[in-house]
Parts: sequence; C-alpha cells; structure tokens
Amino acid sequence: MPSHIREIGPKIHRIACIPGDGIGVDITEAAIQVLKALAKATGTFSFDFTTFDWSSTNYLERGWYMPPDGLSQLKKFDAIYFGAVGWPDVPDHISLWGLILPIRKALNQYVNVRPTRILQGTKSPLEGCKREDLDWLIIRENSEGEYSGQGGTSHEDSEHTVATEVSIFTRVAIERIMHFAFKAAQSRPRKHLTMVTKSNAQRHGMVLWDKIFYEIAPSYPDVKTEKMLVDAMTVRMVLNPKSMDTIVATNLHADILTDLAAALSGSIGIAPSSNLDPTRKNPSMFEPIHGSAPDIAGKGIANPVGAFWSAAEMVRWVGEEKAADALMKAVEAVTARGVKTKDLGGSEDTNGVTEAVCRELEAIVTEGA
Ligand SMILES: NC(=O)c1ccc[n+]([C@@H]2O[C@H](COP(=O)([O-])OP(=O)(O)OC[C@H]3O[C@@H](n4cnc5c(N)ncnc54)[C@H](O)[C@@H]3O)[C@@H](O)[C@H]2O)c1
Ligand SMILES: O=C(O)C[C@@H](O)C(=O)O
Ligand SMILES: [K+]
Ligand SMILES: [Mn+2]
Repeated sequence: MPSHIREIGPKIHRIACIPGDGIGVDITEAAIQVLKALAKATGTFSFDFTTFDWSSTNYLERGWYMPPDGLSQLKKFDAIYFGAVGWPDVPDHISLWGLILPIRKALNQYVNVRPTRILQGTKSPLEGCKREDLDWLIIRENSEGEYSGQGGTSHEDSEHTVATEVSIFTRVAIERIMHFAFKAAQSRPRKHLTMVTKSNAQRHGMVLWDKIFYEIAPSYPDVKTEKMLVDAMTVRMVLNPKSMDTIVATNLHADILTDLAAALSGSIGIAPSSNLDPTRKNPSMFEPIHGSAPDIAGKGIANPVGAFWSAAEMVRWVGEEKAADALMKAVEAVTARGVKTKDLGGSEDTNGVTEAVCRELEAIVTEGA
C-alpha cells in the first residue's frame, strides 16, 4: 500500500506515558489497563501507548530526567499521560524542574484544570456535607507566577546567604487564564466564578490579577463574579463548600487549594488534573494531582481513581466524549458498590479496584451500545 494512503479502521490515539516514580508507576499501569479495556469495549478506537522511563531512579544513574530531545519526542503524540515525579533520594526541586515543570512550560500547557466532587459511595470528611454540596472546578494558572523559576542564591553556605524567588505575572498569561476560567464557568449550570488572590499583601502581581479579572468580566455578562483572598478562601471551602462553583487562582495558590479540595471531597487519591494547551498546538498532559507517595509506594494500595478520572479527561480531550463518560460511569459504579482503597475507607487494593472498573466498563459499553 502506498505510504500516503492511511489504513481504514478504528481511530488510533497515540499516547506518551511517563509513569515516573513511586505510586506514579502503579497508577499509570492501572490507567493503561483501564484505557485498553475501554478501547476494547467500544471497538471504535484504540490507543498506541509509548512508555518513557524518565524517573528519579534513572536520573541518579544517568544524570538526566529527559534526554536533550525529550520535549520534541513528546510533541509527536496526541496526549501525554503522567504518573508522578519525586523521590526522597533527589531534592524535590531537582525532580520537579527536571521533568514535570519543563513539560508544562515548553508544551504551552498554560491551564491546569482540577475538578473536585464527591463520588458516589464516598463521603466528605466535613460533617453533613452532601454530594451536591461540593462540586468545584478549580482553574490553576500553569505557566508562571510563583513558578516562574526566576531567582537565585548568593553567599551560599555563609551567614549572609541571600535567596530570591521571584514571582512573575504577565498581562498575556493573566488574560488567557481568565478567558479560559470565564468560559469554563459559563459552561457550568451555576455560571459562578470566584477569583482568588492575595492582593492585600502582594501589591503588584496579585493586584494586576484583580484588575484584569474585572476588565474581562463584562465580556461574560452571564457569569456571576466575586473575589476572595486566599486565606479566607480556605475557611470558606471548609465551612461553606456549597457557595462555590468555578474558581480561578495563581499557580501556587491553586496548587495548595486543590490538595485541600481533594481532601474535602474524600481523598487526594481521587483528584484528577489536565495540563492543557488550549491552542492544541502541543499535546496536553493528564495526571492525578497527587505525588509519588513514598510512604505507600510498592505496596500496591494506591488509590487509582484519580488516575482513572485523569485518563477520562484525556479521552475527552482527544475527542472520545462518549467513551470518557462511560469510563467515569464505570468508576462511580465501582465506588458506589464500596469497592474502594483504604484512603476512601475501603479494603481493596489498586489491582482490585482496577479490575472492577474494567469489568464494569464492558457492562456499561454493551448496555449503551
Ligand atoms: N505532579 C507531580 O508529579 C507531583 C505532585 C505532587 C507531589 N509530587 C512529588 O511527590 C513526592 C511526594 O510528595 P508528597 O508526599 O508531598 O505528596 P503525595 O501526594 O505524594 O502524598 C501525600 C499523602 O497522600 C497520600 N496519597 C497520595 N496519593 C495517594 C493515592 N493515590 N492513594 C492513596 N493515598 C495517596 C500519600 O500516601 C501521602 O500520605 C515529592 O517528591 C513531591 O515533590 C509530584
Ligand atoms: O507544584 C506542583 O505543581 C507539583 C505538584 O504539587 C502538583 O500539584 O502537580
Ligand atoms: K501527579
Ligand atoms: Mn500539588
């Protein structure tokens, strides 16, 4: 067959997988297993997975996390699935800046979308908090701010050591994250956007955030807006979760708020994230929000639900909406039956939950066909 003629058949989605470290490896394996089951059950598309062994263990041996052409290798894929990076043998700033942050930055993944809700059959640690009381979409600025990487250390190892960590906020990056957040809020039934900063104490960059938020708001007249200071936001998330819907915050604030949000929805083990390049010029990257969890790594007990939810978001991003819905339906059917890991109060292990989701998928897809 001439090379320019494509074979007719199910659509193939090319996925780069970077399991990384600790439970990143367990949950990526679980996600691949579930994605293969999803493709098999639907029969209308398939995945072509390529796994990259970029990790802290290999960094200690090789002296690099990614090879020099690592980023250009990733650009050839339709999407990237990421586990977690970081291990006690390597300083955390080396691992983060060696792998995950360069990918987010170089592939222009300037939005990090982090939904939170209480899944069926699970509960919030907040007394009296019903499932419908906590349903948030947190939009994290993913390219700059407190994660600009600028700064330095002088007079190291002396009593006069000086270190700077410079936050950078640009109009371009603030405008694009605000437009994304307003559109996200607009797409949800409540159409409510809360913008979080600390513009009382931080009087330049955060003030620019506030200013641009109010400049852009009139373009989305159907979205109700409000502004919160990040310290007060933590109180409101705990005491009045029902009062919020879509939330937009800077890189660091949203990083912290999303761990809190995950805990309030039941466990950090269920929370997904999508690192998006909304222009679609580069592949986007999908990963649970949690890290490598050295305390439970190697035990086979990590909760794979955040990994499955992230995988569902990836499936949606590559255009398979129905399959994404089926995957989430399967995950919630399994949690609803009480098939859960210990962090959610259950007694299953990673493998038990994964197999239950695979079995459920077949039933759901056959039913829906
Ligand atoms: N995007 C990433 O790759 C990413 C994200 C967060 C942390 N990290 C790195 O991971 C390492 C460990 O960080 P940490 O301990 O601060 O955060 P962590 O998210 O790895 O773990 C925090 C706590 O949550 C628990 N936990 C996390 N995921 C779980 C799951 N799926 N199921 C059950 N329990 C789970 C852990 O056991 C631990 O007690 C560090 O090196 C850090 O830099 C990487
Ligand atoms: O700070 C980060 O972005 C790393 C990690 O905590 C995350 O949430 O992905
Ligand atoms: K992760
Ligand atoms: Mn985090």
